[in-house]
Amino acid sequence: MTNNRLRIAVQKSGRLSKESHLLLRRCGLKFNVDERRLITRVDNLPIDILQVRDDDIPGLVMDGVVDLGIVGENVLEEVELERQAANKACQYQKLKPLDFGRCKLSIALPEEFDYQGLASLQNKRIATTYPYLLKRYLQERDIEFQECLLKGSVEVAPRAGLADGICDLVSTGATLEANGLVETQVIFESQSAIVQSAVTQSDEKQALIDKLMSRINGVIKARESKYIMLHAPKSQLNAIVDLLPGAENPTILPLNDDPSKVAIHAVSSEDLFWDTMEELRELGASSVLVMPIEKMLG
Ligand SMILES: Nc1ncnc2c1ncn2[C@@H]1O[C@H](COP(=O)(O)OP(=O)(O)OP(=O)(O)O)[C@@H](O)[C@H]1O
Ligand SMILES: O=P(O)(O)OC[C@H]1O[C@H](OP(=O)(O)OP(=O)(O)O)[C@H](O)[C@@H]1O
Ligand SMILES: [Mg+2]
Repeated sequence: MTNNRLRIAVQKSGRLSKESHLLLRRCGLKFNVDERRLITRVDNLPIDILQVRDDDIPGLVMDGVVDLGIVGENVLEEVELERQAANKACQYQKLKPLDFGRCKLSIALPEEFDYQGLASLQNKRIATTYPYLLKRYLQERDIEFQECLLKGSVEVAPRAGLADGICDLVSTGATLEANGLVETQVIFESQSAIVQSAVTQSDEKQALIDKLMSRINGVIKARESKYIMLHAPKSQLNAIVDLLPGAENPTILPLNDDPSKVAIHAVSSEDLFWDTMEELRELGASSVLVMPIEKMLG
C-alpha cells in the first residue's frame, strides 16, 4: 500500500482532540473536522488527519500505518510495554513533548485506608486501565498486587467493592476527591507528545515532517512567550530589565516628552505574573503591557 499524503493520527473525541486540532491549525493546516469520519483531508497540504481512539494511536505509529501521532505519553508508554510483552514492533521516535494534556498516573486509596507506604499495597487489588505501567512500577519495588482491569469509571471501583484502590489519571484531583480517594503515589508524569513512525519515510514526507515540526516548535515557543512593553525610569533600568523573565536583549527607546524615562520592549520566554508586575511598579515602571505572541520563527 503506498500513500503519498502524510498521515497524522489524533484523538477523535476526548481530552486531546481540540488541542491537537488547534495546534495543527496554528501550523497553517486548513481543514474541517467531521467527527464521524475517520479521515479528514487537509486542504492546503498533502496531509490526512486520522481520527481514532487515543489507545489506537501508538499501535498505528509503531506499525507504520500512520507517519505521525499526537497522543498522551501515558498511553504511548503503556502500549509500548504491552507490545514488548507480546513481541510486537514497538519502535517510534518521540519528536516533541507538547504543551497540553498534562496529568499524572497515580495510585489512590480510599480515605479510610491505613496507608503506611508502598508495603501497604502488598497483595491488594488495584483497579486500572494501565496494567503494564502499574505492574512495572510495583514489580520494580517488589510489591505483589492483584489486578482489576477496567476501561472506564476506575475511580468508582473501591466503593463498588471491586478493588482496594485504583491507579488512574489525575489532574486537578477533583475526581479523586468526589470519590473519597486520596492520591498516595505518583507512578508516571505525562503530557501529550508528537511521535513519528520508525518506518522509513520518503524524502518528500520527511521534508514535510521537518517543516511541520519547525512550525510546531514556533507555535509552542510563541505560546510560552510574551511581548512586554513598559516605561521605566532610566535610574532603575538595569533592575527593571533583570526582573523580566528570560528577556534577552530588550529594545530600549527614548520617550519624546520625558528624558528621565525610556520605553522597554522585550520578548519574555515566560508569562509575567502579577507579583512581578507589582515589583516593576514599585521600581517606577509604568504603562506595563503584556501581550500574547501569535507566531515565532528563528
Ligand atoms: N484530567 C486530565 N487532565 C489532563 N490531561 C488528561 C486528563 N485526563 C486524561 N488526560 C490526557 O488525555 C488523554 C485522553 O484522555 P481521555 O479521557 O479523552 O481518554 P479516553 O477516554 O481513553 O478517550 P478515547 O475515547 O479516545 O479512548 C489521556 O490519555 C491523557 O494523556
Ligand atoms: O483530576 P481530575 O482533574 O479530576 O481529572 C482526572 C479525570 O480526568 C480523566 O477523565 P476524563 O474527565 O477525561 O473522562 P473519562 O474518564 O470519561 O475519559 C481521568 O480518567 C480522570 O477520571
Ligand atoms: Mg482511550
